[in-house]
Amino acid sequence: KPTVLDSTVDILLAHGLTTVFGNPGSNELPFLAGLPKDTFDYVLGLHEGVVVGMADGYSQATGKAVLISLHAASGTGNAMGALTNAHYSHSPLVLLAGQQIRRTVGQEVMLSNVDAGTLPRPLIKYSHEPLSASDVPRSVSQAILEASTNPKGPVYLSVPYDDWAVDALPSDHLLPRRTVQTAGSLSKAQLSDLSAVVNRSSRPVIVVGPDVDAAQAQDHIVRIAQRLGAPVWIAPSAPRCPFPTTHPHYRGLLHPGIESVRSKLEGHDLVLLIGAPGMRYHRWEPGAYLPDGTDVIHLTCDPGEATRAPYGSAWVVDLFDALEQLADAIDDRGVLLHPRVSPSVDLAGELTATSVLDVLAAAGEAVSLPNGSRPIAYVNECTTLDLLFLDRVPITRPGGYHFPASGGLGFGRPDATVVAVIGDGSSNYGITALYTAAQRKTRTVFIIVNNGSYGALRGFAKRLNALNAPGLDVPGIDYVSISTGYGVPASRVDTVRGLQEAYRDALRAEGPVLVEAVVKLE
Ligand SMILES: Cc1ncc(Cn2c(C)c(CCOP(=O)(O)OP(=O)(O)O)sc2=O)c(N)n1
Repeated sequence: KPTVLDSTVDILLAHGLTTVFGNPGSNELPFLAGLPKDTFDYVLGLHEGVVVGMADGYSQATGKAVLISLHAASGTGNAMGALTNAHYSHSPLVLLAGQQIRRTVGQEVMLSNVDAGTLPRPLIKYSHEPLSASDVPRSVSQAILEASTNPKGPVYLSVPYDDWAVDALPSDHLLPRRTVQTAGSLSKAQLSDLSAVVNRSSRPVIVVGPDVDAAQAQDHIVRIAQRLGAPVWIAPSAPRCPFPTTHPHYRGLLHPGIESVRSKLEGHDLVLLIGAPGMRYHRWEPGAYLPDGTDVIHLTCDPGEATRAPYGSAWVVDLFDALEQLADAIDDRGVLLHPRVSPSVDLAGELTATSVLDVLAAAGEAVSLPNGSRPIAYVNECTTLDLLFLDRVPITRPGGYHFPASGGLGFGRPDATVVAVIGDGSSNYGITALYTAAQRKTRTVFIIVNNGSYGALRGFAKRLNALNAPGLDVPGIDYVSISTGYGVPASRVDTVRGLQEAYRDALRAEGPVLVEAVVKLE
């Protein structure tokens, strides 16, 4: 007789959730053992932060919901850090945590996930432990559909491991073909109101956020920018690159402070803020949010982003459809802007974090191979470079850039090479990702930018007059030995020339390579 596990497998197959990122415990074994080996691919991560980081990357690279198998409360706790990224990246992750035998959880036996549905909140859209084994398949279906429905986001299900063997309900066969569609175009009236406001503006400016990249709507932004003759900035704290940085209207990444943003909006009477969770400020710069007389139109896929922003009029839309409608509806002012002045490049000087970016830029956005070329997808988790990366390294394609990634792996696609630029400090949060890279022979170039310090925190310590704070430096770590220990070949460089040669060779490798770039703290 079919079981709860059989019904669950049918639902996972129907939605294409056949790649499972996980780290197992005893509670998960009956589920994992029941997945057909010929259709399910289990990607082992050695720490749940890396498991969720890889799954987040895979979800952003494929645009699909991704299944994650975690161990009870301890696995969920380890995953919470990476969930803060996935939550704000609207990544449709389906976290399935194994629970102890249903009737023993109340007495809190070993490996009980007590009050499981509460544990991952608030970083989860939907979190549940079914009240009976028979409701597990329907809950799995709800979890997948909830994760994949705008605004997409992580969901969490805790399932006692004795549930899987329980008989399935006759009605379970109705679940695999369930779908949920959301329609988010602008109505005729909304489009008329919105385009009237835009056409009335004298000097509009566009600020684009990560969901434009997730919706692959860059071309619509380019059309809107060119029809308006408007400059384009990337919204602060950018986890993706939503606009081609080589386009003449591109002006750079807005720095994450109130005054830093306001000063760039000076002289513009209308801000079109698109596909971003508002302006995600980071460093505290008290002052006026906007220049006097400047209005904000905010287009977002997420009602929460629309309601919590501190200013502007918001429309909750399907970004791709709404931007296409808007690009067709607004007047064409026929004004093309001149490109911004690109920053000067110095590859003759000593190796610094900034010159690491210049080496990447000089090598180009694709790997040239004898039979063609292979695109590069950048993953940046080097916090002293987060304000510079999108100004110095050309990104022209959707899905070309991601920040911050805990595992730095899943962002790969079969046709691309992932170049992960990771600070020495940051690398220690997800260093076990190297093991999965080696085991899966991923095409990943890890560049550890080793300044021996939590450089970004030193910067904050200066601003906050807290330079005497402890824990600002991480000297004395040998990343080459760690890397080879996990099975990833590695080398150390401390000159620009050395990095150029190591990077060139790494790009052509068919498996993962780590380059430790020893740089001077800037
Ligand atoms: C999980 C986690 N822990 C701690 C921090 C705090 N933190 C830390 C520890 C930073 C320093 C990272 O140092 P790095 O060596 O990776 O890069 P830089 O030297 O370029 O800043 S930046 C920052 O916000 C964090 N953001 N996330």
